[in-house]
Amino acid sequence: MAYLNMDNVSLGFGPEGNRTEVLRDVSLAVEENEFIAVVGFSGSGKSSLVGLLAGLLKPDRGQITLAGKAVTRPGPHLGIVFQNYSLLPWMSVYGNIELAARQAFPHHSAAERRAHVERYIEMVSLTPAAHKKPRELSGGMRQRVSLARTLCMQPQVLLMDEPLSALDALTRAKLQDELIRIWEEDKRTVVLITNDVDEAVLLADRILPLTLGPGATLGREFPVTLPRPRNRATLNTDPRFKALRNEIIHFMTAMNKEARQQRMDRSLSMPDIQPIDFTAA
Ligand SMILES: Nc1ncnc2c1ncn2[C@@H]1O[C@H](COP(=O)(O)OP(=O)(O)OP(=O)(O)O)[C@@H](O)[C@H]1O
Repeated sequence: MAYLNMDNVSLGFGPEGNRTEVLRDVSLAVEENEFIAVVGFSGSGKSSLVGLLAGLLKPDRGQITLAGKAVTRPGPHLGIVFQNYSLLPWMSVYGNIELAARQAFPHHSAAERRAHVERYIEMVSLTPAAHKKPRELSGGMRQRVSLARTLCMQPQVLLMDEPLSALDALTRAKLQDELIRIWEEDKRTVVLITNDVDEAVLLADRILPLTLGPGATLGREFPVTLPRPRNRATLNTDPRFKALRNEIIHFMTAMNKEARQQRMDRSLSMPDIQPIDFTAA
């Protein structure tokens, strides 16, 4: 069995009898220290998938396991970075990260804790801003604090739910480069959710497109065999990078078209009614 496993998982919302199945028979096997990316259109069920992996949502059917144990509730071994970093506004960068470190490692001495927190602040290149409050930081810096806060808990699995999508293109590119470096430095199992195919190809070992919902599922997968450590500048001109991103975009566009067609076919099925000819009477 893989390190992180989802076995035929389904999830719906709504009351019995009027339930919409958002995810249907999702199976996923992630090896230890593997970096996978799930790409999908808006509303397809990506956040629901993260909620399940994080133990925040309970599946209707199927099972999720981490290192052979069932995932039934959230905990520090499953770290999440969301799109909207919710930092404590009255605490500094250091304070926000220290709070998480204290929760994950309550037995650390004061000196151990300080060294631990400083290591993660350094990892996300925020040492000069360690004593600033969140309001004094840019969006990219806040997202770095959020990342350091999760990483410092040393989770077995890092779940990232569109962590960069609220950032402008340049900041986003800079943080993607940092994510490459951080993952090389502090290897762990990562599931990245994104709507950006380029980002997925740049960062992941494997890309799994989520089909359109309702009843979304993971279908065909795309391995990324581009050598690591990856460099954006070199990849941008690498024909393998371009070919893979085009293949995935093509696959997703075709999937989108097919789902739309199916929906239209369903909504256009008219009852077989013969018009009455009133003039004949
Ligand atoms: N708590 C809930 N109750 C009812 N429906 C929900 C709930 N959470 C999600 N949904 C529905 O499930 C579907 C998938 O939502 P989800 O947020 O997982 O998608 P997503 O791919 O992450 O979307 P986006 O990219 O726009 O954030 C949507 O139709 C949404 O309305």
